[in-house]
Amino acid sequence: MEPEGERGGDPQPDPLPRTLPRGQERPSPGEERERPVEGRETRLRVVLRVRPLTCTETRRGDQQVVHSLGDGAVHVSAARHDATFGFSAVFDAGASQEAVFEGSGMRQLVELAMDGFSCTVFAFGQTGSGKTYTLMGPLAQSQAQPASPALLGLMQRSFTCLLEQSRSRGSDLTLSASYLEIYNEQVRDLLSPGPPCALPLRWSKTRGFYVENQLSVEFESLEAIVSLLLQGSQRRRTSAHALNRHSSRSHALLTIHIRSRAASTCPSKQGTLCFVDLAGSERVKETGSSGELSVEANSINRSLLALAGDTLWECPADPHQSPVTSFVAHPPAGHCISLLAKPRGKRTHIPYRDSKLTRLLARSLGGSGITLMVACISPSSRCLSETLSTLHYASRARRVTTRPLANRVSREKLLQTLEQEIHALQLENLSLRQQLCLPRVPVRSKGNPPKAWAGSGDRYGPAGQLPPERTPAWPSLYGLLRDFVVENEQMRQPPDLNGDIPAGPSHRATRSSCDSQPLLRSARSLHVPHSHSVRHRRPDTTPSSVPRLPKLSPASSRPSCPGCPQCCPGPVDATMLQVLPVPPVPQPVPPEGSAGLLPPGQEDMAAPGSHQPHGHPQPHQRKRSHGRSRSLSQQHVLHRELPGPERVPSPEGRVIPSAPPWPGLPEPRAAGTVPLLQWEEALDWLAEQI
Ligand SMILES: Nc1ncnc2c1ncn2[C@@H]1O[C@H](COP(=O)(O)OP(=O)(O)OP(=O)(O)O)[C@@H](O)[C@H]1O
Repeated sequence: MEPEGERGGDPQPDPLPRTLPRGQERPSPGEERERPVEGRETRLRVVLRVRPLTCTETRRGDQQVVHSLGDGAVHVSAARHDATFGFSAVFDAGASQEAVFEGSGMRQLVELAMDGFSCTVFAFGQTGSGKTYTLMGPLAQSQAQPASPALLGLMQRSFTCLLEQSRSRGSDLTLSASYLEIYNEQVRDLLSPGPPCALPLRWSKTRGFYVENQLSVEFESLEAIVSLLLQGSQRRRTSAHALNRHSSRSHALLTIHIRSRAASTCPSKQGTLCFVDLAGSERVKETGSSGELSVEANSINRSLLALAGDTLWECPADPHQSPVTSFVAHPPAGHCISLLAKPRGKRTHIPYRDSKLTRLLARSLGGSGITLMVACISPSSRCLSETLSTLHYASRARRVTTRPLANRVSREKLLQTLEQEIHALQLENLSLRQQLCLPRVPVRSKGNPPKAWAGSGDRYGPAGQLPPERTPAWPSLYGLLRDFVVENEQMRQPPDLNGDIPAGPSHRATRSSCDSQPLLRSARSLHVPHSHSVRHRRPDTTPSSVPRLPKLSPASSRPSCPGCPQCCPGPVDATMLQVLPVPPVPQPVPPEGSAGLLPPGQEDMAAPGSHQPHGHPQPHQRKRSHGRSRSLSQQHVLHRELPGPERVPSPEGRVIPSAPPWPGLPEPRAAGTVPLLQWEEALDWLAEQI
């Protein structure tokens, strides 16, 4: 039996254990049922699901080597292996989908997410062990007909529970979903239209790791979110191999963002519920993978290795080497679960940065989230070593603890973030002006006296004081923010032939123009299921504390854009820009970071290296890295030209970005005509923007 410390190599034959080994004891029933308390160390809840033998396994005469002993214990018995493991709950082959939902604590997790916690459920196990089935049921695998309600997985049941709870609590919640996959170490948005494109993974002190430019879609009904799930799942990479005809070749993360819409509730709670369907670990000899499949298997195994630190999965030391025969003898440096399972005092640095998967799961595993892990195994004797590996890993995961903290955004925090935002924009404005040889004139709205923004020091009134409620400080700040956004955006526009817009470096025009074309094309092809009341919201954004000017590479260095004849077809673009309706691109959405403020303990996480994705980045992806103001406005790339005395005259047909829309107003307004908002409205708007 596995000792407390970690070990390498295959599982050793164990003498029949009379009791559960140390570290595998189940918590007391009381502890099991206990609702996690904010700030108190809470164990990961780990449940086990054993799928039935498949027809092939039965036909082949495979033996069933896994037996549930009841009361959360499971026994594995085979010729040379005999071991018992304990979990919070064990669901054997006969367990229904409903039983798994009710017995796993999923309902409680949904409620906690509604209370503002970051909750994660992730399915883990060998390929073909039933992870996707447990999370989604057979729905995602048969697109033609919806599955019978009895077969719906944890996800659909959680959606129902969430919507029911939301109605019964009478709380005014905004629900939105984002869905991404990690395929061959690239993060890709499963809800964005167009071909899959790698998104950058970034880190900020307040939010930890997050995916930039991820699309988030609002939904209000079960049909809408199920439709999104289906759409995303259909875009996910799957392939057939010897052990599974629909094997997921990527890790998929579907996140539901739950925000309180009630303006009066401040601080407002912002919870998330994240479903992680990990790709299955696999031995390529058994799956028969070769070529692309083996490259995928290699990538999957490496990221699982970084997550679990187990030694049983195949994984070459050299990522470019074929994984067919090689094994890693010892866990690599990255093995987060193993390290997290150690007592807090003995923990060393947790190498979350070893893979994109561990970065995205950092909060759930070692931070302030609440996590449920569903370990899935096959009962077949043929899968014994993988089954034991999963069981050891799952047992180890039960020692991992987090300190749950609800995400609250206070009024002070909103103001502080707004101030930082404006400051960053101002710096960027100055920098852009300098680059374009323009005078150092600060932007100013008609309705906003300059004293509304004094940079550091005197901010909104007397130093260090927040504006009293119902004062016009919010609109002033908003106007200022919008001015900067619009002006900075305009300064980044390519110069037109008449030189109406100040000309910057010549290559910028090409780049910028190039950037907009794929976005426009994808905007046109965007399929939005109108019937299901979904609303695309703007991609995830985060302020960069130090705004940067666009880093422009020579056009020739861009992949798939040689000389730009296709990307920049000239006059046709202008026509296209004009005829495009306003809403085809994703509508504004508050950044997911609003639900992602890290607790102080998490903030000292090592800042990530800058990992630029491979492949051809999306236009907005490139733009995003240029600073916050870009991100704020990119959602409005297709908006009409803004009126306003202070706007730089825009050339015909050129896209003029607008500032974020004023709440409640369908059209963008001139920066100089900022209306006064009620405190609640402004707060609500700011929460959305931040
Ligand atoms: N509890 C179960 N009851 C009935 N069938 C199941 C169960 N679990 C899994 N299956 C079936 O087993 C097969 C493999 O399941 P699934 O695709 O969910 O595995 P997976 O772990 O997600 O695999 P991969 O990692 O390769 O994506 C599917 O045909 C699925 O319908």
